Amino acid sequence: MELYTVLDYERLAKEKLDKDAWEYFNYGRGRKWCFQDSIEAFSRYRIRSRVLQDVSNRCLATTVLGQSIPYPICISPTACQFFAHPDGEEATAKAAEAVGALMVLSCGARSSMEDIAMAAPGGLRWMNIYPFTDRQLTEYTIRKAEKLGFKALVVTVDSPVPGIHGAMEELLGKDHVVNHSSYRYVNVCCYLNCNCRTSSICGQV
Ligand SMILES: Cc1cc2nc3c(=O)[nH]c(=O)nc-3n(C[C@H](O)[C@H](O)[C@H](O)COP(=O)(O)O)c2cc1C
Repeated sequence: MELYTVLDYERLAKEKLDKDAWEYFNYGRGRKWCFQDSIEAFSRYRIRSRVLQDVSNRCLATTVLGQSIPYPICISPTACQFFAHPDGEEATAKAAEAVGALMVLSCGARSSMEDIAMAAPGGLRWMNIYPFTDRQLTEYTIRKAEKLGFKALVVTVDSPVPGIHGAMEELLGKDHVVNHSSYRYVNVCCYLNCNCRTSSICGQV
């Protein structure tokens, strides 16, 4: 199958992933308004064609926050990539490094920040963080990211409480989520030394 468009990737993902994983990655909270809006917004983008130009040397290189990238491809933070493949975020980091894309490591990743730095030492990486109710955890994560060569922080501020969504609970186990909901996000449970290794912060304190 040739892959050209986002739709091609979507079809392939649906074919390859098991049902739970597909539902998780294809999710939208609540009534999915934001999810739909996002698709519609992207569909309004047009590529401006410039004809009768010299196209023998094409260059898509650009910069993000002062870092050079060969083309504007960045991987947004996406939690629990091991649902899609056992190699999870480490595989994504290696792929990103190989093609020169920027990867943002979700703080809901199973792989630790160390795993990612080791898997793709030359890759451009940023760390995703939530302003946790536990300020020490926030500071700890920031310092560690800095030490491990993450060049920027992607701060997510629109999740004061978890959205209405069942798939995550089903996949990780309801008790697991409920027990740690005071930390707002399942991944942070690991900070509490539960040692489940479902997080990029897990067991590293
Ligand atoms: C399965 C899934 C997991 C995500 N995990 C995170 C996350 O851990 N942290 C975060 O800040 N955003 C997370 N997001 C949000 C994405 O990074 C992105 O901002 C959002 O999907 C909007 O971009 P889009 O319209 O291209 O999907 C997740 C999104 C999806 C679909």
